[in-house]
Amino acid sequence: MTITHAPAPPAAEVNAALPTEAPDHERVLITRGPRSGLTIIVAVHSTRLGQALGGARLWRYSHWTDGLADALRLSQAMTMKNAAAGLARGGGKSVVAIPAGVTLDDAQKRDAMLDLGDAVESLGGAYMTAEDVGTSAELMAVVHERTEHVCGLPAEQGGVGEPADATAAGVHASIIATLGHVFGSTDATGRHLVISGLGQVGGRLARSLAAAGARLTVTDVAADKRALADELGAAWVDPADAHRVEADVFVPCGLGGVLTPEVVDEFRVRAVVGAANNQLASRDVARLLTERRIVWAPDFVVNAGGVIYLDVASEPDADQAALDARIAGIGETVVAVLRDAEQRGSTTLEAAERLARARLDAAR
Ligand SMILES: NC(=O)c1ccc[n+]([C@@H]2O[C@H](COP(=O)([O-])OP(=O)(O)OC[C@H]3O[C@@H](n4cnc5c(N)ncnc54)[C@H](O)[C@@H]3O)[C@@H](O)[C@H]2O)c1
Repeated sequence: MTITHAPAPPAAEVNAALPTEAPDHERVLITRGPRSGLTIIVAVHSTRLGQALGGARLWRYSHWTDGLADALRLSQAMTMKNAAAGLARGGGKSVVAIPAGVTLDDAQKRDAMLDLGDAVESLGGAYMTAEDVGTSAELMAVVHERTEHVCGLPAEQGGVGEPADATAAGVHASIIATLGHVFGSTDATGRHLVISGLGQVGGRLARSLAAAGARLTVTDVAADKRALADELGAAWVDPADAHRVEADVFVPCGLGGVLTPEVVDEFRVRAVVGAANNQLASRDVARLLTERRIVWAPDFVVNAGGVIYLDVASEPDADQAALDARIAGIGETVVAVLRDAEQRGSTTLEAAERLARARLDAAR
C-alpha cells in the first residue's frame, strides 16, 4: 500500500508509557497487517466473565509501543467496565497504530480493517471488537468481512449501529442518581450543569438535560458547537474556563485526563459525572476529589451504556424494554458505588473497583 505523508504531523498523536509492572493480560497479539503494513495490537485482558468485548481504536501513535501501552491500559479498563456493568463479558481492546505524520485514505483504512478482522479471527472468539475512537459502524462492516467476532455494524446490514444514544442515556441516569445522592432530590429542574464536549454523547446529553429542566453552561474546542448552545438557550464558556464555573455538576464529555490536581483545586462544583473515558489524570486525583468533598461518579460505571447496548442489542432475542431497564440501572449502580465509598471512607474509584472485583472473584 502507499502511505501518504501529511505535510505536518497531526496534532493528536498518543504518547503513552508502557507500564513498569508486568501485564496481567491473558493474551496480547502484536502483528503487522499484511495488507496495510500497520502494527495491529489486540489485547485480551480477561475472559473470566465471558468473551472479551472492547472497541478498536484506529489512531496515530508517536511509536508503536505507545499503541501497545494504550491497548494494555484500555483492555484492563474494559474488564472493570464490563464487570461493574454486570455483563457476562471480559475485557479487551484493539489498536491499529498509524505512525506519526501518516494519513490513511479510504482504501488504506479498508485494508487496516481487513487486517484487524484477521487478527481478531485468529484469537478464536476470545475477543469481540466494536467501534471506538477513529472507527465507525461502516468500518466494523469491513472487519465483518473477515470475522464474526465484531458488533455495532450499520443498521442497514442488520447491525445495531453506533452506541452513543445508549451511552448518553446512561450518563443522564448517572447524573440524576448523583443529584439524588448529593442534594436529596433527583429533580434536575434549575440545577446548573457544565458540559464540556458537545460531540456524539455530550450533544445528546445537552438536549436531554435541557429537556429535564436543567440550567446549562456548555463548551467545546470546536467553535461550531456553539450553535447547539444557542438552540438550547445554554450559556457558553471558553473551554479553558469551564471547570472554574460555579455550578452543581461538571460533566466531562471530551477527552480523557481532564481531572488533574490543578483542575480539582479550582473546581466550584459539588459533583463530577460525565462520559469521557479515563477522566483521572492519575489515581491520586480520586483522593483529592474526596478530600474536597466533590462527588466523582467513576467514568467506567457512568459510561457503560454503550457497551451494555452492544452486548444486549446484539443478542438475537434483544428486547427494547429490557435494554432500557439495563441502561437505567446504571443510575442504581452509581448510587451503590457512591454510598459504599461514603460508608467505608474510601474513594469512589476504590468503591467501583471493589464492585467489579467482587464480580470477577465470584466467577473464579
Ligand atoms: N460514544 C460512545 O458511545 C462512548 C462510550 C463510552 C465512552 N465514551 C467517551 O466519551 C467521550 C465523548 O465521546 P463522543 O463519542 O461524544 O466523542 P466525540 O468525538 O463525538 O465528541 C467529543 C467532543 O469533545 C470535544 N472536545 C475535545 N477536547 C475538548 C476539550 N478539551 N474541551 C472541550 N471539548 C473538547 C470535541 O471537539 C468533540 O466535540 C470520549 O472520551 C469517549 O471515549 C463515548
